[in-house]
Amino acid sequence: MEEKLMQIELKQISKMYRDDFQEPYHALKEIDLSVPAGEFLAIVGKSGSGKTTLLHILGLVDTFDTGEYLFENVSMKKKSKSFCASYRNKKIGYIFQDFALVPKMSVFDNIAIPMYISNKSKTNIERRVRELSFDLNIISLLKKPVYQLSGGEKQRVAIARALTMKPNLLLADEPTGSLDRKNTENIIDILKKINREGTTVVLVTHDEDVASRCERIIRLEEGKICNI
Ligand SMILES: Nc1ncnc2c1ncn2[C@@H]1O[C@H](COP(=O)(O)OP(=O)(O)OP(=O)(O)O)[C@@H](O)[C@H]1O
Repeated sequence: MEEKLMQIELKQISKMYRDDFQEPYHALKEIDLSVPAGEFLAIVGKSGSGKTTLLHILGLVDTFDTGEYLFENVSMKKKSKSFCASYRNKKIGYIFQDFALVPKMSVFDNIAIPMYISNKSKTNIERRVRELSFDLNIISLLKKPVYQLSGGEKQRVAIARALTMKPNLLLADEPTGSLDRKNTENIIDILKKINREGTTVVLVTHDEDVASRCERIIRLEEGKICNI
């Protein structure tokens, strides 16, 4: 039988935050985590338990101190910032907790940013942005500047931008954080569809209902994974 590809393997990952004014803070402690390709995983835990820190490491947004991180069997240990940025742009879609959109730019340009960075052709960019905007029901917003959008609309733009490069892994930090029940259901349905189409999805959530709709749940407590 063919062995299933591991999207992510973390082995004994630890992370300390250090600055000049405070004692070092041990945010993640010897995390072991394997995520097979195609899984839909939720990370839950109290505020301050290390969820965003873990997602940042998975998304190559931040580094770790000790341990090993394999992404599709490739080691991510001690890679340069430029390697991480280019690898992330090709392979990983990241939906940030605060969306990280550019407020004065149009919805079209925000979605297209990863393709501009990769020097994709104008025709390809136009086709991909329209395709995603259709799926996410934001076609009518393409010319609007992002600052004029509602929270739910911004969320859908952030999802579209994370999907522009057809990533193998989609990471979402509180993707339903500021949304009402109806919009929350809508976003979960979108993420489930993306997952069914083959993308591995890892999301962080406070919402137990959202977590219960995922395939597997892991819980963080004071920087450690505790079994549930
Ligand atoms: N840059 C930093 N410098 C120092 N400490 C930090 C830094 N970022 C996070 N921390 C600390 O690390 C711990 C974990 O933070 P993290 O943001 O990962 O938690 P979280 O579980 O995502 O919390 P929340 O649910 O509130 O977003 C917290 O105690 C936080 O104060």
